[in-house]
Amino acid sequence: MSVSRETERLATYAGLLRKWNPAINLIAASTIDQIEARHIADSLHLVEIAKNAQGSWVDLGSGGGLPGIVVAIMRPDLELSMVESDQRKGAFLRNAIRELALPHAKVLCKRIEALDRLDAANLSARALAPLPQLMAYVERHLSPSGTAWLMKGRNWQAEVSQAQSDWKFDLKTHQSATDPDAAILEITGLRHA
Ligand SMILES: C[S@@+](CC[C@H](N)C(=O)[O-])C[C@H]1O[C@@H](n2cnc3c(N)ncnc32)[C@H](O)[C@@H]1O
Repeated sequence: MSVSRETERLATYAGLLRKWNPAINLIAASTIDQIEARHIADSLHLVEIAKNAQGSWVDLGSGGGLPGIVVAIMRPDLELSMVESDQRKGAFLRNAIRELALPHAKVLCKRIEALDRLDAANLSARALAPLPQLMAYVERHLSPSGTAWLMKGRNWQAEVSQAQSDWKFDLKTHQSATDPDAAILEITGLRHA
């Protein structure tokens, strides 16, 4: 796919978020002016960090599709599943997949804890849950040889310390492109402590 086609799809997606946010509350209303500079930029940074990803990708708690829809636009070669339990957000995501013509993306409109194990090669989550809880979700749905890409806010170091009480894992951190105090955590080898 040409770069211009990706850019066009990202702009269409930003338009869908702006159109539907007042009705469905996909992102915080106070950040509506930061769709490109923050929400989409964060997701594009993840795509860049994870450029060697192959195979399946599961985005947990996708909400309005961040980072899931952006990953699907930039990496149409991946089999991408977005898990989102809210029916209205799920409907928004299905509509976005259709309008953006993303044939390898789908929505699983169920609770993360209720889904059969997905055995994903890659797993992402942004603004979903504190790390100790997130680790249980990762352990359920990530392949033992897979990589989790967790987009965490300013409290990430304390969350890592808390998670280390119950879990062992290999961690590589990437400073956020949009907030120097936030980070993308690249996690492999997750197992109970
Ligand atoms: C704060 S939003 C973040 C959405 C998006 N990742 C973003 O960064 O804008 C968290 C989303 O996760 C969904 N969610 C929370 N717990 C869930 C669960 N146990 N199973 C499935 N979805 C869940 C919520 O419905 C919500 O849309």
